Amino acid sequence: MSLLSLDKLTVRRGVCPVVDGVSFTVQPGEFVGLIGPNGAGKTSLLRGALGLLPHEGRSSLSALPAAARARAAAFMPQGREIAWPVTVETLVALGRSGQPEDGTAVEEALRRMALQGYRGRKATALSGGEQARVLIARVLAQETPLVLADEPVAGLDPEAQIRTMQVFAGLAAEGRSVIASIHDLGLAARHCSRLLLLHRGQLIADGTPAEVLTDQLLADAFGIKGFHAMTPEGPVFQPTEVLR
Ligand SMILES: Nc1ncnc2c1ncn2[C@@H]1O[C@H](COP(=O)(O)OP(=O)(O)OP(=O)(O)O)[C@@H](O)[C@H]1O
Repeated sequence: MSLLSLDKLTVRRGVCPVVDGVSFTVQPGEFVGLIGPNGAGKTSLLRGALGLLPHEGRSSLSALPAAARARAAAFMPQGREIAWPVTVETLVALGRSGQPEDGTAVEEALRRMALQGYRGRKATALSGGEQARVLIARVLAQETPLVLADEPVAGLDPEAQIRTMQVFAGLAAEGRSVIASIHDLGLAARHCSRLLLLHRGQLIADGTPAEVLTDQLLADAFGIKGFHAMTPEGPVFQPTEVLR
């Protein structure tokens, strides 16, 4: 059974569609990278799919009652503001709200994001990247079948970026699924099992990283050229040149 199904999802900001008739289905075990230039509609797509923005078309998630939706999917928004000076452990445990208390889930989330040493620190007194890791851990503590994350690795150092991508790939290997918007095409090529390429609100490519990061699609959507290589450790992709 699919974890998310969108059928002609359209989100308007004002009169213009910023997500324009997007359809796709996500199955258990997928790590989906949502890519596209600034303003392509990635955030609007994620928020529309969750029912946080008015939309036309159908999203299997937004169709659910709120409580069932919270059990089905966890969401990490783009905004990273942490308002309350609670400890890291308390903030991560908030991911369990409405679910039975489960110290193991919180502990596991702290471990996955290498935050055990931060558990007693005030979340508001952490750096931007550290706060982002705490917010990812809160999403992990929810233990939902699906995670939606809006630019989760933005602002993280290279170790935390790779760790986060590996954590998401690990969730997919366990049969859960992740959809993450991401600007770093190298990380997306290396860790995602599938990429969705949005351009001006439309889904213009959907496939493996090799199928999506083609010269033509990179030129059309991003106006760039890139370097590809297959190494024993996995695929490598590096944007190299602006074409326009
Ligand atoms: N509150 C708003 N009111 C009007 N237009 C908006 C609003 N928020 C976003 N938009 C427009 O909707 C379009 C899609 O924006 P969205 O934030 O979904 O793009 P994105 O792909 O997530 O971009 P980025 O990579 O820059 O985060 C853009 O053209 C943007 O200018």
